[in-house]
Amino acid sequence: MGGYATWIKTPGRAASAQFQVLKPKKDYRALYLGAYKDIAQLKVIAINEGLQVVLEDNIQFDRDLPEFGTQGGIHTHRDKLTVTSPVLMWVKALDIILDRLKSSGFNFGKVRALSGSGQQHGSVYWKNGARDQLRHLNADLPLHSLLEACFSVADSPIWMDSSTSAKCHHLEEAVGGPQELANITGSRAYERFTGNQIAKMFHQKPEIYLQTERISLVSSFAASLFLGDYAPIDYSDGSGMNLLNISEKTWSEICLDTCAPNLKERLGSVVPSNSVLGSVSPYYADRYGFSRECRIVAFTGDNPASLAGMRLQQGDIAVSLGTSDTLFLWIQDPTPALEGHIFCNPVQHQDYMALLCFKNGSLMRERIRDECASGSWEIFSQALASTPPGNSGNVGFYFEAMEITPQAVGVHRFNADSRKVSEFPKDVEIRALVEGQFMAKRIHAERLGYKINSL
Ligand SMILES: Nc1ncnc2c1ncn2[C@@H]1O[C@H](COP(=O)(O)OP(=O)(O)O)[C@@H](O)[C@H]1O
Ligand SMILES: O=C(CO)[C@@H](O)[C@H](O)COP(=O)(O)O
Repeated sequence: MGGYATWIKTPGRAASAQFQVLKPKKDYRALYLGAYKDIAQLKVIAINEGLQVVLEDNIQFDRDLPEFGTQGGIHTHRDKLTVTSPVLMWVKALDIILDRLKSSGFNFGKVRALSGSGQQHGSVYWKNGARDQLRHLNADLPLHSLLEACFSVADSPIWMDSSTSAKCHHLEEAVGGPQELANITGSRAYERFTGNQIAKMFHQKPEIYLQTERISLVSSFAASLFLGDYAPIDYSDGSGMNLLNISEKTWSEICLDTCAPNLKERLGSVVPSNSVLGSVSPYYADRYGFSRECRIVAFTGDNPASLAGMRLQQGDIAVSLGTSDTLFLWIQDPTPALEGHIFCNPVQHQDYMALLCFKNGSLMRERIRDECASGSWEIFSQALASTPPGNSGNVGFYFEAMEITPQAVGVHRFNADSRKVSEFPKDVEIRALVEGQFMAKRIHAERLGYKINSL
């Protein structure tokens, strides 16, 4: 495959931009609003008809919502495997950001359409009766107080969770092995994939599962808040669940039945990622002045949204640097393998996207930056520039957390004689990290058959 590499800087943890309004009060003919939520922040962007960004703002969960006590937007539990985020923190972040835009004079009435994206795989559990509450929101009150009692699980499992190994094994066995599961759903069983998370929840807390009427992904959850009703899951983000038959675009009965009983009714329907779901809830019209005509377009996962936003075409490869690093490309003929993922394509739903996810992305880089470059990216970059490409033969693998691609953990350094060493000088350490991370991306992509030409 030819093509070029595209570098995306996903809106990530390091972003410390303060409230920044470019020209929110100018009389635009039409505006389009996008919301993005990763593990550490909620970000809102408005664009005009010419696709120019007219406004950008973000809520950093740790900084702006300290009452939830998260670190990087998450809670890592004592077993070090379970990782969750408080669902009400996400709702409160939306209240704050919309209130702030309103105070700044942003004209919500001009917003014709709204869509968004969210970290993939995370799940939200709506309690019995929540739909009724969502459909009848009182515009005098903030969303977080209205929805306080609407979740059967207060702490949503997110993509960094790796506590479901047993459930993964069980699912692969049930369908005839890991390759068979990959053939159906695009991926062998992964611990963070939502079906395995739901299976764990059902087996550990069946009574909570019974109290749950709907399970949303983070993306469809956010869409539901704007829609004032349960939003369907889109094909592309739905592919990160080990539950969707990606060629038929329907839930796989065997996967559903293996994970939990009556799961189909709790997941609702699946739709193409560019579906218009309906109009914004009257709550937003009354509280913020949205037009009742404002359309809500299905939300999707952050990686599918990056593929769409970068306007990738056949032959292009994108590397996204975030909490996780991902590498992805647009493909037409998928060959699901035991490593990596195939998702339905968010733009052309008959096509696909292939994705590799590397868990030790920015957190690892930030750790080495703090240890070797006094916490400064500038010093980090200077050190990188001061060492030669190839690092004089010194190589390192840096997996602070159990890596996804490949399954490995620990920091491993080798000198020019291929001998294992326990440390490197600081500048060598920085280059070993950067080269190691990017070599891994190339090697794993090539192993899957992607041909990357020299740039
Ligand atoms: N000088 C640098 N050298 C290497 N990686 C960097 C450097 N600066 C930022 N990064 C990485 O790039 C990604 C995005 O960084 P950042 O500038 O904070 O953008 P954003 O605001 O979109 O998060 C992060 O994963 C971070 O680890
Ligand atoms: O698990 C994956 C992809 O499969 C992650 O890429 C998540 O989609 C979220 O990543 P961040 O935006 O938090 O890095």
